[in-house]
Amino acid sequence: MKVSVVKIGGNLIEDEACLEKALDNFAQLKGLKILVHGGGKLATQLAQKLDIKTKMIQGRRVTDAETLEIITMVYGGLVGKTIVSKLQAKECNAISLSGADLNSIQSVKRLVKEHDFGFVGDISKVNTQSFITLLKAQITPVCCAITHDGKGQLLNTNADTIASEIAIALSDEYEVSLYYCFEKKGVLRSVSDENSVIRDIDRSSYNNLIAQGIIADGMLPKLHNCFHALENKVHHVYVGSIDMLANPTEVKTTLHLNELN
Ligand SMILES: Nc1ncnc2c1ncn2[C@@H]1O[C@H](COP(=O)(O)OP(=O)(O)O)[C@@H](O)[C@H]1O
Ligand SMILES: CC(=O)N[C@@H](CCC(=O)OP(=O)(O)O)C(=O)O
Repeated sequence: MKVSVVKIGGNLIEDEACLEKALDNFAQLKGLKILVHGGGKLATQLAQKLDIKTKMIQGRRVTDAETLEIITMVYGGLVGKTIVSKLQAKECNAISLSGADLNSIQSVKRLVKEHDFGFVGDISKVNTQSFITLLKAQITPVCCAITHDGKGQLLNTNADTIASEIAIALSDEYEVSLYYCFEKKGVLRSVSDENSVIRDIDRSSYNNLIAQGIIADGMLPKLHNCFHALENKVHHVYVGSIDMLANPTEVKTTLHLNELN
């Protein structure tokens, strides 16, 4: 059996028309599916309104106690529930979850010498059974970027990582395709040129693109997660626009575990 794991990024979510189209395409996807959403931009906006400073290190949000409250309100509340209500309107029966719900994703607080990330979690266990139970009941899980440590503490976890770890966990049971949807048509050779999509990337071209500085910023953790997924039995991994969900021939980037010649 096949499962699609689809991640939609913060820039798409912030734009009402883009979100609507993304959810249209997602709702129309055939078969079993899981949606993972970010929302980093909206969290930054709310923090600004509340006069709370946002600090990012290596693309990760430094999450102090106040920031944890903000991300819980934004990811676990506003974004997740908005998405579910829109999916219900499209006849997709969905439920929004944090990692604490159904104990679906546990993590451990990140402790690194160099930086204090605060309440940021690295995933330790995806509870595959929680997802299988929902999928078998024809319920579509909608997952946000929040995990828990099993001792009562919520932790902030990058949404790209949540998507790849769910995809990996389900790969023991299903043939999984992982789609990273964002506001561009794929990995671009030049970020300012929408038509410069690199259609195929394997390990060696990935390393070259990093060395050349073409893969940078948010693309670094995204592509790291892509290869991590492929190395752990995820069947297909794509990076592209929401159009790739509706049209299999849409221009996008396909990631490859084996070297292309
Ligand atoms: N080679 C590249 N191709 C496409 N985008 C790139 C590239 N290098 C850097 N980027 C930047 O990465 C951003 C996407 O990363 P991020 O914001 O983390 O994604 P998401 O919206 O999925 O969370 C793009 O908006 C773009 O500005
Ligand atoms: C630890 C960490 O950085 N978590 C991310 C989770 C949200 C996310 O990944 O959202 P996008 O996909 O929209 O970027 C954050 O708070 O920004």
